[in-house]
Amino acid sequence: MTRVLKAGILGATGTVGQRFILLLSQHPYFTIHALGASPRSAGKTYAKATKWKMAQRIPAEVQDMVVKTCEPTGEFLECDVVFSGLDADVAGEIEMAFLKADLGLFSNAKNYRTHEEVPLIVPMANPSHFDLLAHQRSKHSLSKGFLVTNANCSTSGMVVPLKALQDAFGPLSKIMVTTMQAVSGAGYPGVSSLDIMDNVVPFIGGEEEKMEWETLKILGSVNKDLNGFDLLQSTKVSATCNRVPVIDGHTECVSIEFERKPAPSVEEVIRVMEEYRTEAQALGCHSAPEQAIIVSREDDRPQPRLDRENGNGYSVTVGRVRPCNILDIKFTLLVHNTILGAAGSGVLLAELAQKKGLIV
Ligand SMILES: NC(=O)C1=CN([C@@H]2O[C@H](COP(=O)(O)OP(=O)(O)OC[C@H]3O[C@@H](n4cnc5c(N)ncnc54)[C@H](OP(=O)(O)O)[C@@H]3O)[C@@H](O)[C@H]2O)C=CC1
Ligand SMILES: N[C@@H](CC(=O)OP(=O)(O)O)C(=O)O
Repeated sequence: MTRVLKAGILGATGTVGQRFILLLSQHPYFTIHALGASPRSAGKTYAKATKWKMAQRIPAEVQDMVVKTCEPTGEFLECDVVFSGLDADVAGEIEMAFLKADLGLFSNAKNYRTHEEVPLIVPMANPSHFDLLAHQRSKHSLSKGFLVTNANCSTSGMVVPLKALQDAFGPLSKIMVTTMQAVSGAGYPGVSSLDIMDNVVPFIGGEEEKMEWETLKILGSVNKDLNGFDLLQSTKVSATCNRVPVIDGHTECVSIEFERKPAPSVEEVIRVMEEYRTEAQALGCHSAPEQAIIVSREDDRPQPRLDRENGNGYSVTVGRVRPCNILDIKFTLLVHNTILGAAGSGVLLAELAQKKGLIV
């Protein structure tokens, strides 16, 4: 019988924090034990502190919980695991303080993704990167604490089919991606309605650089001494990112070239995506979807409104797989940006860590 773990949430009042609350409130492995946000929210009940934007009601068990400041004291010190949905402007210092207090942390923020001792893991792409944690613990003299980051929301969707293809057919030499990203990706209140209604904004600060770099770490590997990462060297990634008037769900048009010649056919690519199985499924993780990648055969799918809840938001939906006249293959994918692209990844990573015996 699995021990129920006490979970803390940093940034609990934000867009990602609200999604953590929903995902953890009925979860069989976790109980919500501590909520943290800015000094503006601290001291208020959760219901008063948050501007709740989820379609489901605030879960009863958190309504009257008092929000705390984000310090590794009191109830946070009693937590077995802490999830961070903190604003990146403050995440760096706060997350480091929690790590130094020997707490186990899953972060959504960008601050430590590029750090050489911090795994950057998309649960259905590179769970093998947990292998670096022993080194991280010994380097920072931690007995049970750790810091694991999950990826940028657009990166999180793209790397799942790319990992399936890389495993089956070897390295990709070129990846070109154009995104259409939902407004919930910018948090709350996010993009002004006057900017986004009847419009497309062809710029999201820092997003293209993150997609281009994070992909190389995630599709790379832990080195043979298990003390660093070998980034992909021969793969080139070019990203173009746009904000569109969709509430949830990032759509991405991806073209890829394989090193292997001749390149696999459309039928082989579809088969590999449909047959892709991950460690999260093999270990029976509670939130792992039945299918990591759902391939849609219709001409006009995936669509955010119709496909973002596939696999409860944990599946990536791929459609329009076809030959590319410039590279080899192109397709369109959809990822739920606050589930697989954010809070859901954190929760599934914690489930994986528990199954692997890393939460002590
Ligand atoms: N939205 C998305 O799809 C994705 C977001 N992310 C990342 O997740 C993180 C959260 O994003 P999101 O939920 O969209 O952002 P929001 O702006 O909606 O929420 C930010 C949270 O940070 C808290 N916060 C702000 N300032 C402080 C402070 N000084 N001390 C402590 N807490 C503070 C806020 O508390 P308060 O309410 O009290 O101000 C709030 O809980 C960011 O790092 C973001 O880049 C990652 C992937 C996808
Ligand atoms: N920038 C993403 C969301 C986000 O916060 O990404 P990151 O965690 O990489 O900073 C979006 O706007 O859709």
